[in-house]
Amino acid sequence: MPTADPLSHKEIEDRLAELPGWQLSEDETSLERTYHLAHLPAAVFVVHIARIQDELNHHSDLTLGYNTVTVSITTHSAGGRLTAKDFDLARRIAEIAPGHGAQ
Ligand SMILES: C[C@H](O)[C@H](O)[C@H]1CNC2=NC(N)=NC(=O)C2=N1
Repeated sequence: MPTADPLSHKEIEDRLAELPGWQLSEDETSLERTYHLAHLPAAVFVVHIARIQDELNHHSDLTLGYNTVTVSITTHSAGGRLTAKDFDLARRIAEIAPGHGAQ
């Protein structure tokens, strides 16, 4: 399994600028966002995200709260660092979020 290449700090910052609402974890190893929506729509949103993740073969940690979905993305095969795959997944999630009423 080829290891994805970790991104440089500048590459991360450049990509993050194109993902409003997303942020880095404290240690800059994960890309994170918490969406707000009602509980059942949040569960439906999680299932849609899971389908995209299987399509990309790249998976986040998802937390379903009372009225939130928290997404945390890192690349395990890069030793828990950020790679282009993380931002590809975040962009796909950001694309579907409005259709789910997720803010
Ligand atoms: C075998 C399978 O292709 C790998 O385990 C994939 C699955 N999903 C993954 N998701 C993430 N976030 N990082 C990975 O390195 C990864 N690897």
